Amino acid sequence: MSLLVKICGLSTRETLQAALEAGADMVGFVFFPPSPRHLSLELGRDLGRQVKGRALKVALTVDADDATLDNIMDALSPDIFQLHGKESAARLRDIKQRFGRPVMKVVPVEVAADLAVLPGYAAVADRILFDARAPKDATRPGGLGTPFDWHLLGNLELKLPYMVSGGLHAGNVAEAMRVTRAGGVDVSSGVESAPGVKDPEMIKSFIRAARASQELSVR
Ligand SMILES: O=C(O)c1ccccc1NCC(=O)[C@H](O)[C@H](O)COP(=O)(O)O
Repeated sequence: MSLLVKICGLSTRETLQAALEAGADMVGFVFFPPSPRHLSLELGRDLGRQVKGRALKVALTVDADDATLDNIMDALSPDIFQLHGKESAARLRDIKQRFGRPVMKVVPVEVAADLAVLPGYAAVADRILFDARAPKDATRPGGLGTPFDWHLLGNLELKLPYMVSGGLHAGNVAEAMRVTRAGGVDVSSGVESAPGVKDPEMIKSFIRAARASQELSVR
């Protein structure tokens, strides 16, 4: 199965174009006001139109209510909802039923015990994204540029497709893929020149490094 590469937190036409031209499989749009990557619904609508089916549109929310998700659905029509908050398995089921779109549940990882939530989510979610658990005083639950111990996923037996994120960049994505055996990788800070400022060359380098590592692993 080919590797999925997600570039998250895109917020300009230029950098979205760079991600699409570099071959990103998923483009992530953040709808979480405290984030430096937060999009208005109008900008989300505009960027969503630009994608034109060249990648999967991922709407990223944190414990959003139905009204918020309705507005995002109307503006972006995401291919996937990425749920990055404390959403329960029952909430995932509600969202899947309400919008008829796949959901990717984020599982924050710091210690092995964090994986205990997997069976509950795996029964409902379409995909899992493992991300570094944010510090207690963080202003947001993700997009912090810090990795977790990938070896915590070393013995993972998960039937669901999963991705790895948290502090990835062109220099460590191959190792993250080797250790976690993830079918996808996701990056935000590691392709930015400053918080929320995506860098086209860093995006290209990340995707090139991920694809090169995938080539090596299938030989
Ligand atoms: O990116 C954000 O600002 C953000 C805000 C609130 C919740 C999640 C957020 N990002 C989620 C992502 O999918 C990031 O790509 C993931 O956490 C990895 O981020 P990074 O460590 O910066 O590569």
